[in-house]
Order: sequence, then C-alpha cells, then structure tokens
Amino acid sequence: MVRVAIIGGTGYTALEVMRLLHRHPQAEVKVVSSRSESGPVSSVHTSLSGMFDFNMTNPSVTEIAELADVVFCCLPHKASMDAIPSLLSAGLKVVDLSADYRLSDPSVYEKWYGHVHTDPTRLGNTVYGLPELYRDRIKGQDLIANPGCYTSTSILALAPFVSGGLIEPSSIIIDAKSGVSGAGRAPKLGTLYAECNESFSAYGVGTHRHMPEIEQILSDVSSENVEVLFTPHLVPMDRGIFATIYATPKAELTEKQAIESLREFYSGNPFVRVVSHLPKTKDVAYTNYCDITARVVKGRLMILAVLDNMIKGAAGVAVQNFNLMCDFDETTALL
Ligand SMILES: NC(=O)C1=CN([C@@H]2O[C@H](COP(=O)(O)OP(=O)(O)OC[C@H]3O[C@@H](n4cnc5c(N)ncnc54)[C@H](OP(=O)(O)O)[C@@H]3O)[C@@H](O)[C@H]2O)C=CC1
Ligand SMILES: CC(=O)N[C@@H](CCC(=O)OP(=O)(O)O)C(=O)O
Repeated sequence: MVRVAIIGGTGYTALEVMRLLHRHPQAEVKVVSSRSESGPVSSVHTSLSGMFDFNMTNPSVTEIAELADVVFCCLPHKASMDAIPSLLSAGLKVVDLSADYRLSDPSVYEKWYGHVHTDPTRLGNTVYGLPELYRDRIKGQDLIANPGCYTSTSILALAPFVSGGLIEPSSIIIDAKSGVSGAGRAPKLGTLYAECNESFSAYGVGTHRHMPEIEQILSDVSSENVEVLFTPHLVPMDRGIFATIYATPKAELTEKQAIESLREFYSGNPFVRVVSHLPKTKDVAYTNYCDITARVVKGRLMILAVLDNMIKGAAGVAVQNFNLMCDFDETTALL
C-alpha cells in the first residue's frame, strides 16, 4: 500500500484527488494538510462524508515524511515551489498540480508569472506529466509537473498534427472555454455568482500563462517551433473545458485523414477517445477522458476537444501519473 499526503486540502483539486484515491486499491490517504482548517475532511468537503472523516492537520515536512510516501501538492503556483524542495529532500515523491515546474526556462517562467522562480535548477529537469506524450519518462520519477487543464486539452488535440508535420506550425488558433471551477475554490470577484452567471467572457487575451506552456510542449513533440494564439473564456458552468482549434494544413487534408491521424496517434491510450461526433463537455464530466474530433472546413483543419478540468485536467491525470510513478496499472481508480 502506498501512503499518500494531500497538501492544500480544502481546494477543489484536493477534493477530486481524494474522491479518486478512495477507490484506489493500492493507495491510502494518510494526511490531508490544510493551513486554514483543522476539522474533519468531510466537514469541509461534505460529499466525502463517510469516506474521509479524519481531521485535516498542518504537519511539518518531517511529520509528512513519517506518514506518507507520495504527496499530491494541490497548492497555487508560487506556494507550490516554496513547499516542494523540502518535500523532495525529505525523500517524498511529489505530483505537483500547480504550474511551478512545467516550463523549462526560468526566464520564461518569470516573464509569464511575474516573479522569480526560487527553485530554477529543477526547471528543464522535471518531467511534464502528460502520459499520452511522456509515459516512459514519467515512470519512476520523484517529481512530476502535472499539466494545466487548458493546456492538456489543447496539446492532446494538436500533438498528432504537429508531430506528424501536417499543419503550419504558426497558423494555430486555440479558442478555449472553461467552467468556473477552473479558477479554484478561493473566492475571487470574477467567479462570484452574480458576476459570471448568465455571462460569457474572454480573459487573458494575448497574455495567458498557458500560451508558453502549450508552445513549449508542442515544439518539443514537433521538429519545428510551434506558435499559437490562445484565448481562454469563462463559461457559466461548473466544470469542463471545450477547445475549438483552427490550423492550416501544409498539404491537402481530408476529414477522414485527420480523424485517422488522431486515431493512429492515440491507439493504446485508454483516456483519449477519438470520436466522429462533435463532443460535449457533459460527455466527459467527472471522467478522466479527453474526447477529440476533427473537421476540415474550406481547406482549414478544425479540431474540437473536451475534458473535465478537474479530472483529466488536474486530479485524474495526477492519479494517472501517480500510477505510472508507482508502477501500478495506469488506469487504476480511473475507469
Ligand atoms: N481547478 C482546476 O480546474 C485546476 C487547477 N489546477 C491547479 O491546481 C492547483 C490547485 O488548484 P485548486 O484546487 O483549484 O485551487 P483552490 O484555490 O481550490 O485550492 C488551493 C488550496 O491551496 C491552499 N492555499 C491557497 N493559497 C495558499 C498559499 N498562499 N500558501 C499555501 N497554501 C495555499 C488552500 O488550502 P488550505 O487553506 O486548506 O491550506 C487552498 O484551498 C493550482 O495550482 C491550480 O492552478 C490545475 C488544473 C486545473
Ligand atoms: C477558469 C480559470 O480561471 N482557469 C485558470 C486555469 C486553471 C489551470 O489549469 O491552471 P494552472 O494549473 O496552470 O494554474 C486560469 O485561467 O488561470
């Protein structure tokens, strides 16, 4: 049995990690750490009643290392890189759900996140936890940088086409929409009910920090430098990401060929479903699936992809990475 600690216990992704690990036969959640709460886990996350009734605590790193083997670090970026070096030094394995270890260049991190990275030597040496692309590298690692929700949707949709050299690498436009839980549980003006309900807004136009993350990974799987225009939108629904992506094929491409390229690339990958219908966020809600299809319209390629931001976009892929790190079946607790 692998002993697990979860840090940032009151947050949304922590809740989803707990819900998934509850049915994991080889993992036991021993610690749920919180700065702000000390009562039973199930008093904060009432949907976990009867499942996690022990108290949240705020243990030291040494205490966590005595009680656990693997940490799911469910903190915001910046707080995460403050916590992770000492967790690793204490011999713990870590799945980091934040963005702190995803980018490989400290100066790119500083530019997009607006502060200096305090653990820069690990950037560029930490494996990006998208199993469909980096499965073999994830196995046996001590630290995994779990991908973002918009980024997973966009990268999974585009990887087959950029790696196959099928599209112009600077022609890509990603129009992405997220449910409100993507912004986390901490109260913010923009996610108050009266601000976002019955409203649909774009944000971070040209400045969103997921743009360099998408470009870094797509350039890594392609032989060319990939540049994208990425625009996120907030949609008044609880959960789900929908990405509509446009790109110019390098040579004539039929819809059948485009869908076939997706099918070939994801053959043997249990959590990417290449579908022929137009996918909906409800198709993947509460699941670890990413559903993708493609269309060719007026000679342009359109790729449409959906996933649940808190499962395949965060906690689900984190458990997938945990399974790979611990040499368990990748699908354990996820199907
Ligand atoms: N929500 C989503 O769909 C996705 C989230 N992510 C990433 O996962 C991470 C967690 O997200 P999510 O669960 O939604 O976030 P939440 O805001 O819901 O929860 C984060 C938790 O971290 C703790 N925390 C907050 N600020 C600090 C701080 N400054 N120092 C230490 N602890 C802090 C709090 O827990 P406590 O008070 O209990 O200590 C808080 O509840 C983030 O990095 C996020 O960007 C990634 C993909 C998708
Ligand atoms: C709706 C919403 O606010 N979404 C978040 C993205 C959440 C996520 O996946 O991001 P990280 O893990 O990279 O923090 C945002 O735009 O910042």
